[in-house]
Amino acid sequence: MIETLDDLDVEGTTVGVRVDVNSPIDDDGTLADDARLRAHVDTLSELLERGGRVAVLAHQGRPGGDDFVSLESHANRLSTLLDQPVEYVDATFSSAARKTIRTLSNGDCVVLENTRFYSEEYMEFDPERAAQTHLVTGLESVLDAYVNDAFAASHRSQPSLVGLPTVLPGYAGRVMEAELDVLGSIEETPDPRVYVIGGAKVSDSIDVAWSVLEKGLADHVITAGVVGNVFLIADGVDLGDASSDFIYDQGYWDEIDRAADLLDAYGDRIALPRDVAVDRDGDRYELGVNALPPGDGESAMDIGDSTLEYYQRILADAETVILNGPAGVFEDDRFQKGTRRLYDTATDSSTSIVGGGDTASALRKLGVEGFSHVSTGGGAALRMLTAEPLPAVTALQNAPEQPAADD
Ligand SMILES: Nc1ncnc2c1ncn2[C@@H]1O[C@H](COP(=O)(O)OP(=O)(O)O)[C@@H](O)[C@H]1O
Ligand SMILES: O=C(OP(=O)(O)O)[C@H](O)COP(=O)(O)O
Repeated sequence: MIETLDDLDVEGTTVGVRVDVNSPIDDDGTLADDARLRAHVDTLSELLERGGRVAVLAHQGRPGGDDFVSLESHANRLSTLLDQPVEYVDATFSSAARKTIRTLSNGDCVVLENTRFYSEEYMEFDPERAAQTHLVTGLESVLDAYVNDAFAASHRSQPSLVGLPTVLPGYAGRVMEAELDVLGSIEETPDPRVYVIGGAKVSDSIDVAWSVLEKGLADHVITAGVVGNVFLIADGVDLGDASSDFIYDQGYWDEIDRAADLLDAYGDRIALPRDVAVDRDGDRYELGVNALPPGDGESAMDIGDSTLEYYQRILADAETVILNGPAGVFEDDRFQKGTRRLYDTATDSSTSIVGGGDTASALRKLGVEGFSHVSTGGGAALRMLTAEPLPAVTALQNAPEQPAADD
């Protein structure tokens, strides 16, 4: 049983709130898209209005990446969204961070520095070991409670996600609560149920396909994006060197065998692209799979019209559609048609559930609206769809209780 904000005695309590605001970053190192921040406003404003003293914990990017930046611009943006001053401190658990947290008054909010600036936060630990890391031992003494609203990171066993709820009373924030409600009850959604798996997380997507086909949850699995390309190669289609090299470079070559096994076992329920779009002389050019391989250097960047018609026929009979991953390289205007049309069709189903950070940003960019639920998580949502436990959710379930006020 997970406790929520309804179970937390907030007034005067110093709460560490783990959010997921991992976002696209501009060339000048500042926040480029505030969608993930906006998602957490309900949780944070509720805690602040109820008299909590809030210390926000989050990561941004991965070590070595261009988006591995400080959370200062996130804090500035949060101040606008919450319509109140939000302090930022360039420390996460040092004495400077602890001092700032100790001086918070009821209704005050501080954003601590990017948790991944500290190497332990980019490692995976079991909860007991995570509880002994510097981040957790540093913050434990200045926090009374822990709220996890970072559903999108909850497939990670990192200290701020599994260590803090091992030593502090833990609660799900409003984002986490809504995600667990929807994604935890997929089995109760109406049949026929169709899964659309696109994007570039090939291994995770094949895991999901195995799981939902094996359990009889999926009447059909529709493939697109890099995932669709891997299935085409597994089916014996020659996609050409450019697409094959891309799959190899991303480390997904071994997935072709797994995709082939899946086709052997459940091929009648797996739909593959019938044509692909490539960049030919700067324009979008569609080729049926029988006309492949494409020309030298041409890569399959989107699904084509005949695939769209085929997939739209499958979707027309679906009562529930669960989608993750763009159908093509939506960042390029020439290759966004597959994503726009496929996702638009899915909104006609009575239940349509979408997961994925890039997917959500593609839908915003393309102006596709009307889903029953748009998850904040990509990898986390995929993992949940396989009914695998999420380590950060398990840690919340096992968290100690908040001591009574007079203890
Ligand atoms: N055919 C393709 N070739 C190369 N990249 C692709 C293709 N189709 C989709 N993508 C890329 O997949 C990425 C998003 O995939 P992914 O990270 O799995 O999505 P999400 O974050 O929603 O889970 C996008 O950057 C998009 O350009
Ligand atoms: O953006 C995230 O996940 P997503 O790309 O699956 O949506 C989370 O912040 C997790 O980040 P990570 O995959 O660097 O651990």
